[in-house]
Amino acid sequence: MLELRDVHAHYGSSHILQGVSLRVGAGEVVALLGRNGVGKTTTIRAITGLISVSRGEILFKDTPIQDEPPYRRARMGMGLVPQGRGIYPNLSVREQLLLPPDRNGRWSLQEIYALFPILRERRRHAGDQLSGGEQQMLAIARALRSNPELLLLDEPSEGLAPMMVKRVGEVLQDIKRQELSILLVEQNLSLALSVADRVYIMNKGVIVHECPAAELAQDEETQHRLLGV
Ligand SMILES: Nc1ncnc2c1ncn2[C@@H]1O[C@H](COP(=O)(O)OP(=O)(O)OP(=O)(O)O)[C@@H](O)[C@H]1O
Repeated sequence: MLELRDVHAHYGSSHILQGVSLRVGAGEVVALLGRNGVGKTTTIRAITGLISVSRGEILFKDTPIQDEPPYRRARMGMGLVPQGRGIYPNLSVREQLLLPPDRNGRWSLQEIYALFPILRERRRHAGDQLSGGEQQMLAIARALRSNPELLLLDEPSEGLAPMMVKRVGEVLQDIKRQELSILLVEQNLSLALSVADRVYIMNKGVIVHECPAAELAQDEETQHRLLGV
């Protein structure tokens, strides 16, 4: 579904991604882990086209996309749940769910409300009237509305109370059952390990470790050395 081959990216003169290679298979859930500032968000930005790639290749469904603008990548079937959620404060929940272009209609409003009953209840509330957890549900629901084949999530648990982190985990499990491919950037290791099939760990702009999620769950030495857990 997605493959990065030796991807490099810069912010000005700072060489942030220094040769990232990773794969997400069809229907696979992959977590991208690593300490603060190692380049996880920059990797997501490179995949979605929000930062340009200075070297290397990004393939989406076997097509090189590194020169495509972000909107075209979205139309090809990439959905993004951005860090910080990106909720519009003044639009209602329903309005925000109607914004994305319909790609073949798999995730109708009815389907979305069935998966997120709280959004049906809150459908007339403005974005800034929602709790952090409700905003996160809306960010995930909005990304699903464009019927992505690959869903990219950048720290969906950030700033949420433990109850809501658990709920995000349940929602990701539900989405996983729909056979979507998912790339999940997460600081919360137990959330990541509860949904991911496979994990990559980044350090200083490169991937330094790759293994099945179940293996990392048992490997306290690697957790400590590369994630500081
Ligand atoms: N707009 C920017 N301009 C310059 N440097 C940036 C910019 N955004 C991020 N950086 C730097 O790039 C590096 C990687 O940042 P990135 O946000 O990708 O890390 P991260 O692994 O996602 O960490 P976090 O979880 O803290 O967001 C950091 O050193 C950061 O300071």
